[in-house]
Amino acid sequence: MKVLLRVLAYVRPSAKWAAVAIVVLIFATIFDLVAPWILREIFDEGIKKENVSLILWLTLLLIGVQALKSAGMFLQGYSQELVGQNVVFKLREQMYAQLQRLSFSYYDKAQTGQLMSRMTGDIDAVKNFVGFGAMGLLTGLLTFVGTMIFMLWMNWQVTLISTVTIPLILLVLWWFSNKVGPAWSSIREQTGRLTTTLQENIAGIRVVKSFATEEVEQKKFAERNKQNFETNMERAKLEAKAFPLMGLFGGLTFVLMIWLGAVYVARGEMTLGTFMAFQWYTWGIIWPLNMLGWQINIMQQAIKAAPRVFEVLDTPSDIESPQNGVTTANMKGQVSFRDIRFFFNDQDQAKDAPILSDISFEVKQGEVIAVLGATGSGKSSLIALLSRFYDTSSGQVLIDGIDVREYELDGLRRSVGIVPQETFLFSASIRDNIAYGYPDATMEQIEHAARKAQIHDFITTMPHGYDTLIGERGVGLSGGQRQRVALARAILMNPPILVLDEATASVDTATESAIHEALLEVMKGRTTFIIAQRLSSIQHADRILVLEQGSLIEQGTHKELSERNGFFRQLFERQKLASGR
Ligand SMILES: Nc1ncnc2c1ncn2[C@@H]1O[C@H](COP(=O)(O)OP(=O)(O)OP(=O)(O)O)[C@@H](O)[C@H]1O
Repeated sequence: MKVLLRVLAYVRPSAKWAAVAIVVLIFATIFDLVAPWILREIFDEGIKKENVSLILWLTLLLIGVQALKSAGMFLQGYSQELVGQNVVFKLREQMYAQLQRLSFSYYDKAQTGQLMSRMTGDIDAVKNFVGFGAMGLLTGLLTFVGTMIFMLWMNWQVTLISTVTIPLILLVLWWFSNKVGPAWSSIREQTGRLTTTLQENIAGIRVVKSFATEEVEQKKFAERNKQNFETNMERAKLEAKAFPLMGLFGGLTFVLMIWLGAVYVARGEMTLGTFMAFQWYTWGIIWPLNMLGWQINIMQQAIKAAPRVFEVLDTPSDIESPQNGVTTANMKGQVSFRDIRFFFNDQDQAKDAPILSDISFEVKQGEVIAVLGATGSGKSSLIALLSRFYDTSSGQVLIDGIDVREYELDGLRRSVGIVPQETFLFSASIRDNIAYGYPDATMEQIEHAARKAQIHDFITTMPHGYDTLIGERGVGLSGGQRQRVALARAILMNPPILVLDEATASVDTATESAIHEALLEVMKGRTTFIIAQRLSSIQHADRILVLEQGSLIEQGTHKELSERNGFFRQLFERQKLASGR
């Protein structure tokens, strides 16, 4: 119930339209109640007293009532859809904003397919209730109560006896509501899993094809599809049991009314007009109850779908911009890591080993620092702390002597230009991809950045130059080309701090040395971190930090470290041997 109240709070901004729908609905219900009464008058006053002109007038009145009702239905349909769509709009807007706000820790665990299904199917289920479902419930309730009042007023004995089956209908409804709720809960969850399977399959289709695991994937999908099918069939069985039973009891009400009414008419205790009106009114009792089955269905679906949406909306973001955060306009790029200890959110700090422990070092403005270490030693995690992708568990990261948690978050992230290991490009033109972080950049600035990243010449050979559209995730470009577009993207931002995560990993040796030349120029005056496993990537570093299992085991210049018999020296020897030099 709490969930529904929260959903209804989203109606508040379109309260005017909701009020229009309700007012029209009340009038439409009144017209529905008046129509059988007119029929009674046609019989009792018109036909019985052979008053032809009254018959004509009452018939015209019936037409008028119907016409007004139809006009009202148009207005009601429009306003209730508008209310529903406004709720969808608001929920989608809030959920999208929340997805932008949530931190890396959330996305480390979240399943894309589940999020997509919440954003689409679950929000639609909520809309169906707000628009159609809730209004239907209200119409049904008003029609039922109004009809009962009219019938009781006309002949309470016939009304009470012919509606004895109503408690049975309500019993079936109660049973149905209890059973269909859990079914909808499973269906919504399974739809999310189905979307996840689909999304992962499409995103990983190249892996699937290269391992020829199409059949395995097909089976995995078929299993989930079958689960979904079976739960839907369980739900359909519930409907198949409940709805005909309700139809039967509803039909009994009608039959009882005909029988009793006919007896009362035969005995002269009921007029023929009232009898005819009762036939019409009985539907005003049966249909709201029958429709209640569907409306409960819609409501249960919304009750199970809405918490899936609210769960995302209520997830606190563990990384927020501070109020009145320090601006980064004059950031120089002097960096300090002090006594850093770091665990990921899903780790148990009491049992698990920290990802980073006891790390302290200072970096002067403009210094080029290489972070070296075996795979999994914590290089990327260390650098992620700089942009507050994660916050330290203890210790401090400072830029220009100020804790990164005190900076305004957007500014901080724009001040750290990152060229990641795996570049994500959007399906847009190359120009837009380069200008992603700085959409107002001039063509000149974009070209300048592309030249520095050694990608300009290649771009000019493409059919539409900078306007060439690239596919999803950069399909159409090679790994090295994608990386250079990412490099241009970072250069364009002109950040005081630059992070190159194996930035030359997927380029050939000739391009690598060309990029290194370019990088020398780019790195001038900027504090640069180069995350590397290869020694060739770090030849221009002023200082090298060596990480092992999350600890800083060595640091010094290339020369200093070569002279020590540590990890660096071993790596140096090994790579020298491997390159045959
Ligand atoms: N979200 C996470 N939750 C828990 N542990 C994680 C998470 N992400 C990474 N790790 C672990 O943290 C450790 C450090 O990972 P990190 O990516 O920083 O290493 P790296 O040195 O950059 O490796 P590589 O050179 O292979 O990129 C690894 O052991 C990894 O398994």
